[in-house]
Amino acid sequence: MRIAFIKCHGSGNDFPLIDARAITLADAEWAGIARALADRAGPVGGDGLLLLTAGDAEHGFGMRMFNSDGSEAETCLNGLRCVARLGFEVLGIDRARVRLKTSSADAARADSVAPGVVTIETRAGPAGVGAFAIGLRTGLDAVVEAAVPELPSARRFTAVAMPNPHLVAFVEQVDEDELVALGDWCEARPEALPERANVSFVELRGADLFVRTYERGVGLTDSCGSAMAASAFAAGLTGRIGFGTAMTVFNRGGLVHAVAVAPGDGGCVTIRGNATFLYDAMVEVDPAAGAAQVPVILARRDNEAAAWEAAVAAIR
Ligand SMILES: N[C@@H](CCC[C@H](N)C(=O)O)C(=O)O
Repeated sequence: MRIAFIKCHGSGNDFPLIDARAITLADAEWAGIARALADRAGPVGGDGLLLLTAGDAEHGFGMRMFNSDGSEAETCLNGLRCVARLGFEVLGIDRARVRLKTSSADAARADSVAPGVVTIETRAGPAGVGAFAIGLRTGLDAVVEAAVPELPSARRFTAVAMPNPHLVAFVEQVDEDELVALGDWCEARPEALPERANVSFVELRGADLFVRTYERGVGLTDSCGSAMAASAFAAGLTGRIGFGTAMTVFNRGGLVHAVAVAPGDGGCVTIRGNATFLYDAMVEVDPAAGAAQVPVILARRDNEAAAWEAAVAAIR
């Protein structure tokens, strides 16, 4: 089948994005398309597949997100900014409540984070806290800055659901090999973590954060929006950055601005960041085979790509 898509990224987390409001496919077919289009070694490549889906009485539109291994995630907060931008453009609106797989989030156009950078603000939550929230089978009551004997790591972790599952550890300096080893362990669906988890190592940099994430169903990515939200929330839970305090969350792909609110005040996390469209294309894809041909590029959005590159260069 031939499908139109937009290649986009939020803070360097890149995705093919499909307006799927009028496309009916089985979940297994979308999973096949995700494996085909988000294969880093394939003709498009990405950290997952994003779908703009139809709205309902409560939501302007919906979002679905499939990881590059074909598994469907509860949310994707970098992706949400891109889906929201497309939803706003096709519907001619500036804000919306968005239906996610198991929850809802708010999205709105926002002041640009840098010149020429299309910017969207999202509010997601409430964040879930503790082992149960992320499906971690441990005898511990709470997992806030806690050593978890079931994990193959002596670090202290905070478990946060956005609502997708996150394990966050604050570290002096990110050790990527250690992060990948732990992420790979989670990917094997160990008895203690049957649903797997996104794992982040986080450095406190002054009043801001630097987050490196091994994403469930993907691997090490340049950026993960829900991990940045979970990390901002964990910074509040552990007293590193007070709830309600604006911070910048840096990552390999750039940055977002974030504010986490205390559980007693709603427990949501607001993120403001880019929603950059790189090009528009058509691709022939075989969902059953999980294979795609080289896409035909219909339009390039080089000015947007350059605006984001300039913004990132300014902070490096
Ligand atoms: N990159 C995403 C998260 C994508 C889903 C994640 N890998 C999961 O399986 O939970 C983001 O920006 O939030």
